[in-house]
Order: sequence, then C-alpha cells, then structure tokens
Amino acid sequence: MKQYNQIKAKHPQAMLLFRVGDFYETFGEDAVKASKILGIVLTKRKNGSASHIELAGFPHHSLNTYLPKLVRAGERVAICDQLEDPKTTKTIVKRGVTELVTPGVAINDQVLEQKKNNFLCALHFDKKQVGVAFLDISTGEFFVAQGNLEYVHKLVQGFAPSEIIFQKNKNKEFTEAFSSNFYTYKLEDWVFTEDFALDTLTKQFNTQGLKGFGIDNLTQGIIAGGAALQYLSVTENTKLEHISNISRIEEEKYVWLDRFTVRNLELIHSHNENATTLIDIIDDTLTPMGSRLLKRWLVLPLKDEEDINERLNAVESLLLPENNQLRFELGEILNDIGDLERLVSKAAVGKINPKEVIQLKKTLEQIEPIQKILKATNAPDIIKIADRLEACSELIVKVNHQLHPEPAIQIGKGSVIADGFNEELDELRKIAFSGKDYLQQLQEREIEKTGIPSLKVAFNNVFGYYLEVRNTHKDKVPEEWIRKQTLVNAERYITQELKEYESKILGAEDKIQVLESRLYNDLVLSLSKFIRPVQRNAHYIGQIDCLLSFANISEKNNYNKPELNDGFALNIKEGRHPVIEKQLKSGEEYVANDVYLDNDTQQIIMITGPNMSGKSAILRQTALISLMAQIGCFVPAKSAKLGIVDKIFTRVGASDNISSGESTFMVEMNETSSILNNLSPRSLVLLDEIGRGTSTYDGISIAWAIAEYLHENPKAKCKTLFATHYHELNEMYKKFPRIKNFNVSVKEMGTKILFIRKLVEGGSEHSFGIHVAKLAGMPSQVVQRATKMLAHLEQSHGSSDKEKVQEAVNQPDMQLSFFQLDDPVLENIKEELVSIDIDTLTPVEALMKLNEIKKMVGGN
Ligand SMILES: Nc1ncnc2c1ncn2[C@@H]1O[C@H](COP(=O)(O)OP(=O)(O)OP(=O)(O)O)[C@@H](O)[C@H]1O
Repeated sequence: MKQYNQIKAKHPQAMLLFRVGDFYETFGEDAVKASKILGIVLTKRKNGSASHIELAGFPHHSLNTYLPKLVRAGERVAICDQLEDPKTTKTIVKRGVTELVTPGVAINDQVLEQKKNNFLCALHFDKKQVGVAFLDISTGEFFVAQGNLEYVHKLVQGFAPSEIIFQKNKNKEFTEAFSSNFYTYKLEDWVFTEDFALDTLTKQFNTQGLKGFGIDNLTQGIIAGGAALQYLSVTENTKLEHISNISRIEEEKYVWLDRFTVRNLELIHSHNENATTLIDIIDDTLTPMGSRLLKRWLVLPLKDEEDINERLNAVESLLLPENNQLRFELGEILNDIGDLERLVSKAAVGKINPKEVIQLKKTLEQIEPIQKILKATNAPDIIKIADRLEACSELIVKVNHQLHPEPAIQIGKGSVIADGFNEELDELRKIAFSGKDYLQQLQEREIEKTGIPSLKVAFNNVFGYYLEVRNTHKDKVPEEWIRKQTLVNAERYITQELKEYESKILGAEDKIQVLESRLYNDLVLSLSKFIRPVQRNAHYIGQIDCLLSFANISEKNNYNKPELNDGFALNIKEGRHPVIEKQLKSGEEYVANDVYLDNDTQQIIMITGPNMSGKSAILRQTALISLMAQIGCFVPAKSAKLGIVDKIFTRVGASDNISSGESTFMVEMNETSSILNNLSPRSLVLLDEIGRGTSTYDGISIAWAIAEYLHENPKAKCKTLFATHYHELNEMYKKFPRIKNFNVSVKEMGTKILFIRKLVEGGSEHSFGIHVAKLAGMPSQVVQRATKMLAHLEQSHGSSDKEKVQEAVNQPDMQLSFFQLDDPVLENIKEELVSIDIDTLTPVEALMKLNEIKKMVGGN
C-alpha cells in the first residue's frame, strides 16, 4: 500500500490500475468508481492498523475488455505494471505506470477506431496567435501550426481530435471559442512555456534545435507541441521512439476552408449523425493508413497546380483500360495488409505481440510486389511513389530468422522464437519437448555400454531421475555410478549425466519462458531502427491507397477528370451533387446543372427559386466539385474547367450554436462577417439565404449590401453563388454588371408545382413558400389563411411593411377564429351550431355557414 500510495500521488487525477499478481486492482475512490462503471464487485480490505480501504479488481487478461469501458466513461486511466519478474525478486516487486490512457492518448486497439486518427490536440492561447499541436500516439504523427483563432478553429474542426489540452488559466478563451463537445484536460501553466517546450522536443528528437523540422519560427505552435509531448510523458519506462518527427501544417499550401465550411459542406461530419457525408462517398480505401490520410486530404485541399495534377494524373493512369488488371491486383494486396503505422508504434512502446510482428513483416514483404505493380503502370506520378517505398529487407530477414513463422500470441503460450536461432533455446526445447525420447536413448545407450538388460530409467520425488538395476546384474554397475537406494531385489543409482539432464529438464520450461521473453524483447528493441522507414512506407502506401480509392469511386460513380488552371473562371458542365445523387430513390434521376462563374463577366450569380427546388444543392455541389478537384479526385460533372481557388467560404443553413448563447441571426452575421473580412479574388463564396433570420426589409438590405460589397470591393471581387428568396435582389443586375440572375425552374400545374431542378437564366416571380407549408402537412386553416394573406399583401398599396400588413388584416375576411363551445358569445347561436352536421356539408356550404355564423356573432 505504501508503494501504491507513492505511485497514486504522482497521478492524482487518473484512475490507477495497480497490477498485483494476476489482477489489476483499484483502491479507495478509484475502486468505487471502477466497480460502478464496470459492474465489478467492491470489497474492503484492511489498510494499515486502523482503517479499511475499498478494493475492486479484475484479471489482468481482461484489461482489453475493461479499459475501453473506463475510457469511454470519461476516466483517465494509468496502468501500473510490475517492472520486474516477481519470481526473481526477493523484496517488493518494482512497479511503475507504463501507459496512460485517455480519449486522446491510446495505443490499445480496443480503445481506438481503426480507420480514424486519434489525435490529442494541445492549444496555446497567446494574445494574438494561437498555437496548436496534433499528436497521434498510435501512429506517431505530430503536426503543429499557429495562426489566428479562426484558423486554429478550422484546423481543430478538420482534425477532429479526441481530446484537447490547454492551460489552466485559459478556460475562458477555450470555452468562448470551442464547443463543449470536446473532452478536455487542463495543464499547469509552466507546461506552456517556450523553454520547456524546446527542451522537451529536442530531447524527444535527440537534436540540438528544431531547425531541421521547419518549425523554428512557430513559437506558439512549438509551445503547444511541447505541452502535447509532456502530456504523454507521464508514463514511466516507455520510450516514444515512434514520435520521431514533427511537421508544420503549411497553411499556404492548402485551401482555406473556414470552419463553417468543413461542417456546412458535410465533408466528414454532419449535424445529423446518420447523414451521409462526402467522405462516405469518396472513401473506398482498403488500408487504415489510406483511410486516415484521406480524411486529412479532404480538409486540406491543395493549391499548387502541379501537386494537384500529380494526383489527378495518377488517378487517370490507374483508370486506363490497360491498367485494369493492375488496379485489381493492387487492391487485392492492399486489402490484406496490416496497419503499419499502428504496428510500428506498438513496437516502439514495446507493446507489440509476436503475431503482430509477423503481421508487420508480412506487410513489409508486400512492398516489393506493390512496387512492381506500380512500376508496371508506366505512369511517372505513380512510379515516383513506388521509388519512395523502402523494401525494409533487413527487418524481414531478421524477423524470419528470429521469430517462429506462426508464433503464439504471447510468451508462455507456445513457441515464439524460431528454431535454430539460439542454441541454448534449441537445447532447452529439445529437453522439454523430447524428454521421453532422450531418456529412452539414454537407457538404451547404458544397456549397451554396461550389458545390463534389466536397466531402467525412472523418476521419483525423493531424488529425481535414477537408474534401476536388478540385483542379479549389480556386479556390472560401473564405478562412477552413485548408489542412492537399495531395494529388496534391486539397486537405484544416479549418474552425472542423468543429474545434469534432470536439472535441465525440470527448469526447461521456465527457462524457455525467460529466454524467449529476453530474445523477443531484444528483437522488439532492435526494430526501433526501422521505425522511420516503416512510417515512411505507411505514408506512401496510404497515398497509393487514396489514389486507388479515387480511381475506383470515379469509375463507379461516373466522375470525370477536372482541368485545373491558374485562371479565375469556373466552368462546370452537367455538375452533380456527389452525395445527393447517391441518395435518390430508384426511378429518380439527379438533374445535372451547368454553372459558370468568373471575375469579369459573371462574378455573382443570384439564384432565386421556390423552396425545395434545389438551390442549396447547386451551391454545395459547385463547392464540392471545386474541392474534390483540388484534393486530386475526379468530379461528378461531364466536364469541369476550374481556376484554382484559395479559399472556400460558405454561409449555408441554420447553425446549431444555440447552446453557445447566440441567436441564429447572430451566428449568421458572425459567419458572414468572417467571410467578408477574409476574401481574396481567388475565393469561392456560397451564400444561402443571407438575411433570412431577420425582418424582411432588414434582410433585404443586408443581403443587398453584401452582394454590392462583393461586386464593388476589388479585394473581395470573388466568385459567388447567392441563393435567396428576396426577389428584390433580382433588381441588382441592372446596376451591377457582373451580377446575373438565375433561377431553379419549376412548373406550376394547377395548384401543384413540379420541381424541374434546372438552373436557368432569369429571376423568378414568387416563392411558393406556402406550397411547401402544405407539403409539410400544415393544418389547412393555416395554409388557407396564409394564401389569402399573401394575395392581399401582393395587392396592397401601403408604403411600409407595417401598412401593408395593416391593410391586409383589415380585410373583412381576414380573421381566423377558434371558438370554444362554452364561450358566452356563442350562447345565442348554440342551437344553430349544434344543428350543423359538418360531415354532410360540402366545403363551399361549410364556408357559407361559417360566414353566416360570423355575422351572427358580429364578426368575432
Ligand atoms: N438537381 C437535383 N436533382 C435531383 N434532386 C435534387 C436536385 N437538387 C435537389 N434535389 C432534391 O431536392 C431537395 C431540396 O433541395 P435543396 O435543399 O437544394 O432546395 P432549396 O431550393 O435550397 O430549398 P430551400 O430554399 O427550402 O432551402 C434535396 O434534398 C434533394 O433531395
């Protein structure tokens, strides 16, 4: 308990799983919590002379079952293991924390999601700049960046960390900027200092400074990086050698997607958990490395034409008919390979099991066949990646030489080390596994040597193995034999050889365990020199996997190669929305649309059209096509010629920030002002129903002013799609030559409307909102009243909204009343009312009756 208390004191915030023999035990408050979360029995044991302490535990081999439950329940768990072999230790066995598991710090398969990175994010708030670090201990990836809050927010949205850490005294800054959905942890202020960070990072990477990593001018980022690393280093006895590199997220290389865009375009997440997102459509990757990389590509689209074309050309080559077979073969291999990043990370922290080492080796054995296939494509952009892959043959030879080809999952459960690798081990195995043969041979040899036919080898508990000779042959016993026992008609002897053998066989199994364990640990340690090459391979295999995925989904979904250039025009022919088109019911077909935008003639498209006609779909698909092109994927369009965009901004739909205390309209204005303040002529902007959150004239004025700003301000002169219900905005084109009116066409058929979903030139007359209300099943009184009200408003002559409404409601038929039968005003017409058999009346008769009644009650 003294040892426990010492260790617990170092990890006061964590639940300490304390290894005792075959159990992990928890004590005190930890035990109370653990027994509740895990449903395990809570007992008490004596603690010191007077008190008792609560105790709850589970068998060590159930760790994988219980640990994820604790972490998911929001616990930080410190695993305290025995660091010495209890069998060879005379005093209390040394113990230490070997792993800290929190949502953002886990290496354990049961806690991790295979296809997702598990990033820990550290934030350092400074006055102007925010530093951010993303560190995945399960893959060794480590990135830092810094910028204004907006930028960092966007990165956090895109990287979707499982846990965020920040300074204790920055709680206000954090809660003001970030949603409360993140699992967070606050660290002491001293962790967030530059000196400390530099020291921590240079120690980790074993370097003098950080120059080689290209991050040396990112002070805030470095501080965040140091904090992230410090957070992991609370574990004892584990080197994190796989965290061997740190890189800057080079913001100038990637398209700026503001944080609203990542969410609004539903790239990876959606407001609705079950909704399909873009990643669901374009991720056909076959390896975890590919899947994780694709998510990063998606939130960091490229800006450099050459980089983009490298990917696009690779996808195009994979799609050539002559490469079909190669594509298939590549898929077969990728489908079968292991998670290099996680395997090598486990090796680095010494938590890899023998089966996983074999899996690592088998995966590396596939490098050569992969290279062969890639080279056979004859595509320079693919061959380039093939050349970067490293065969790692030294590792393969090593593992083949040292490890059993089908090893047991852990030491002590069967063979782990290969036959022929270690003489002592071979000898021990021979003894342990072929003991009977050996004794038989020894017996035969001795019979031959001594000529005693009755000689037998046997065993008893008193003096172990012995040779037994019948009295009749006693005289033939060699001198060096030592007599141990005399029976009535036989004598028992031991020999030097037999005793040596005995000591070997009796301890053989124990010794095998110890020796295998030592040899295995040496092997795992020696793998550390391959960490970097394996990580590089993982990255390139991830790249290949993403490109193959792009090729496969492009073929499956009929996507085409976009053409990118450094101009400003966007010219999409027959574009489609990649997600909506996959969700149509059978028989429905997605209506493709052309969209043209540039900075000189058609900069702003004002799209009007009834609700539900497909305005938002056109906005979003335009942005998605641009974005897909810039991550190097083919696009859902017949053709797309696209000037490279540097930023994509969206102001679409209502936000869910209500929990943060802002009104919907406030959120809308916040998002829009952040757009207007960050524009460049290369940006693409989507504005959906700007201003609808306030009164009509307010809304129209704001929307008008924004469109005018985008048109007139040379800095903000960027391609814009503007969807609106305000027909008044259709007047803008007269004054602003680069604003063009379009509408999404519908056909009116009597009282119904038919959605054609074609984007055509020209404004539109009215909004059909009431139709949608009807479609949505509003009570008929509401629909009827709204229809009348609208008709009056449209005819009204009032000069202000207020006057118009006043005029309309003063019309004689403009009251919608609901009567209660006990209303005194109804007393004199009760009889009349009761006599009405509503079911027999036609609607017209019913209306007439109603008017009669209204007159009787004086219009009330
Ligand atoms: N081009 C299309 N082809 C087929 N179906 C489409 C198309 N565009 C949109 N739809 C379908 O119509 C639905 C409504 O589209 P969308 O949300 O774009 O309408 P909207 O005009 O923006 O409506 P609102 O003004 O009410 O927001 C979509 O969810 C989709 O199912």
